Amino acid sequence: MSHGPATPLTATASGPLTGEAHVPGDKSISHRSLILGAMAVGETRVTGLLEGQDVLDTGRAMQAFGARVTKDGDTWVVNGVGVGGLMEPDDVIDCGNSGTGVRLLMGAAATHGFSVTYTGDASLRKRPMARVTDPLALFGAVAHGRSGGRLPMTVVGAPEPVPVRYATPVASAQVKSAVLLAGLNAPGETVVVEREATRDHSERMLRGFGAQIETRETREGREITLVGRPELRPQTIVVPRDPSSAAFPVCAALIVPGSDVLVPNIGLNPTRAGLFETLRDMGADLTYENPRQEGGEPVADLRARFSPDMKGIEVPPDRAASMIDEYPVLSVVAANAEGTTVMRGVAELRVKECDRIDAMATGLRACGVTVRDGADWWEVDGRGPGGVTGGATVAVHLDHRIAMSFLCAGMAAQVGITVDDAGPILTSFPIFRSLMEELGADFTS
Ligand SMILES: O=C(O)C1=C[C@@H](OP(=O)(O)O)[C@@H](O)[C@H](O)C1
Ligand SMILES: C=C(OP(=O)(O)O)C(=O)O
Repeated sequence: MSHGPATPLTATASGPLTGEAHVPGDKSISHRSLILGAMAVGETRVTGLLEGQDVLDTGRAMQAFGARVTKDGDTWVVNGVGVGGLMEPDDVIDCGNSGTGVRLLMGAAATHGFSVTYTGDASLRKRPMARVTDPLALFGAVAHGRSGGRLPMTVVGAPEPVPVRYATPVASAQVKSAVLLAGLNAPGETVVVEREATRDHSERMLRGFGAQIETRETREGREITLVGRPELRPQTIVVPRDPSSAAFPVCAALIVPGSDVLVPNIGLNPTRAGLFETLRDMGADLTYENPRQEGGEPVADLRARFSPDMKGIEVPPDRAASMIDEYPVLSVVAANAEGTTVMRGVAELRVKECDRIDAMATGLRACGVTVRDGADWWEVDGRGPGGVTGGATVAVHLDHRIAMSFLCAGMAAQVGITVDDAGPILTSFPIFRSLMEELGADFTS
């Protein structure tokens, strides 16, 4: 769903950030809980679901496909229709701002013999969909979209789907997941091969729901094999807290003098934890306290303290997939470190909710930071602690992560930084403002 008029917000330097930051549930796992819950037979119960607009849009979509999605106290309840049981929606499916939502749904529905028309907000309508509709065509689905494979788009599902073997040309968990979800309703084995490992929440959750799915490392990369037409068993799911949201209080604490923030209960699945490793490589005072296993995932409490001695580094490109959503906020930390931070192998950043390299480079330059960029790389010259001048109003281009990154930048800048629209933050981190204010951040509308 599109949001209302733009709501500017300014962050100015405050005192230290202190206390505990309880960030919301993981966005990736929340989408998948609703989709797989809808494809199981019976009642799936989910606690800790992220109630951000992206996930709520996916919940509405699953209802349109015939599942029942309700709330019982703090628990979301999904009454699923079973693999192959999705029904033709009687209206356009509007996925709002969410690439994950639309791409996973396209996959799940593509092996059902009906047509679905998808759309989204002005950001989502610019994003490439051929990366998903190309492999879905191998199952027998046919897509008719706008030029360049953009939304609005109708996908005519395959009435008699065949299983597929597909090597993904881009490192994308959304593409991998779309193929696996399509493979659920194709008879036989669907195989996805990815050269670089991307987040593996779909694989873990499909296994949890009782699908036969195996992953093995091969010379070509990681090969995932799913046996189609399983009966998925409903699950009780506790969604862990989102490391991509944790990134904001963590990074803000590292750059605001005197800060000491605890971010409890964060999933440190290696396919998601790249930012935290990178910050530690830069010399951040970031520790993993109370490390433990929960629901088969490594979890820890993150403790971040003001780190005036951070140094710019070259981020290993093979880490990109494990921190793909965190580069915008990393660039803010980089601007507050000494020396240059180099980020390569990140062309994917140009096709997110906006061109994230361009949005961050433009905004950082307006705040006095030198940034160089090319098609798949960028580098930020650090100005040392408190060195960012600030004072600018930056455009967020309907991108929640750009908005939150510049608000974190404003907390440590010499003059406050204004984002032209804080509305998109509601897509992934609806309590961002109150959570940061409780830590001591100073925001003005
Ligand atoms: O599968 C997912 O849940 C996601 C995958 C990533 O996108 P790509 O698959 O396009 O890299 C990420 O950027 C997005 O926020 C969530
Ligand atoms: C890229 C993101 O999300 P999506 O692709 O689901 O829109 C994100 O949350 O940073």
